[in-house]
Amino acid sequence: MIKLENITKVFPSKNGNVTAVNNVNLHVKKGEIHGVIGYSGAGKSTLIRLVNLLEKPNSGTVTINGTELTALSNENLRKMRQKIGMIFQHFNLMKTATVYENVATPLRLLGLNKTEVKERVEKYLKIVDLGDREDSYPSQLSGGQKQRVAIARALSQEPEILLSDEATSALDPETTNSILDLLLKINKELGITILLITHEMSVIQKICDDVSVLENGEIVEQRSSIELFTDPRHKTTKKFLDTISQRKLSASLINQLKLNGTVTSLTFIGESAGEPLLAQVIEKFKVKPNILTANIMELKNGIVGNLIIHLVGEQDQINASLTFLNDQGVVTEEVEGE
Ligand SMILES: Nc1ncnc2c1ncn2[C@@H]1O[C@H](COP(=O)(O)OP(=O)(O)OP(=O)(O)O)[C@@H](O)[C@H]1O
Repeated sequence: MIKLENITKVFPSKNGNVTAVNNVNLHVKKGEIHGVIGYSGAGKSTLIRLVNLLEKPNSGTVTINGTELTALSNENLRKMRQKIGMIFQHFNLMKTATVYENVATPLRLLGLNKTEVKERVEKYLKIVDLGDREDSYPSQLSGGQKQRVAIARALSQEPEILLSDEATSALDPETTNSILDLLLKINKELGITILLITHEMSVIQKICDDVSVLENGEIVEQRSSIELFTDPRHKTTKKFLDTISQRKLSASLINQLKLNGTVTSLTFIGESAGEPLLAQVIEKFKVKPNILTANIMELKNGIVGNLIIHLVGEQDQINASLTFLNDQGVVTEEVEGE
């Protein structure tokens, strides 16, 4: 549905050129929620603004539903942009207009008549649970409610794609959850494809099907969310995962345990897979596994379990048990004490 191919964006600055996005290839499938995660300055905002050409790339192509946006005239680009809604961290509402007017104004600019405008405003304010706040002003709303108005405004133009630029970053955890639930509902019930950028792994965990990890303007890992949580490959992905799991043990404890055996992280799909496998390991090999931490992560499309264990026994028995676990689909990784 969305295809970015070999996209590069360079900004000139006083201290020389800044390559904000460097030769990025991104593929967002129709109907999915795709998350781009990266630290501050990684190029996330630039990347998402390249999708609807709010930023023009220096090279590369942007294709949406088979139409190459980068090759369109300004007039045709304006039409294509109607298929792409966008929401922002700071909501971008008109402060002096009511909730109704915030949603209605862009619709009037699109040429809809009074009845059509009214129908759409009412329909989408109801979807975001603000049907009773038409006459309120933004200053009378909470942050979460303001974001709901912004979502209704984006949806009322009936887009096929919604771009979300850190939409929950200014919100507290509970409000974040309710907005993420709303994005899930929009994706499922209206079939809208969502591309979001975030610096929070919990956002990816809760609502994303696929993930791209962005660092220094480059995508360093792009996989399904389940794969990424089960078997992260890039060190930046692992750092992001550490922010949501309780799998951190102190270096001194790990070093002490390693004097006698190994400390290993086991990651597997499904919450109940861990313990039966450990029972089999005890039965088959002369090793003694002790569970140090256990962690269950609920993702949008499944559950990923993680155990950190201390394995005590002869080295060849430890190696054989790890090979056995790998063969059962468990991802094993030695935990370093640093
Ligand atoms: N208009 C601009 N002119 C010059 N440099 C820019 C411009 N926009 C972004 N940059 C630079 O491009 C790089 C990527 O910025 P971008 O805002 O895309 O990152 P980000 O991942 O969204 O960061 P944050 O999460 O802090 O918003 C940064 O080094 C930034 O300073």
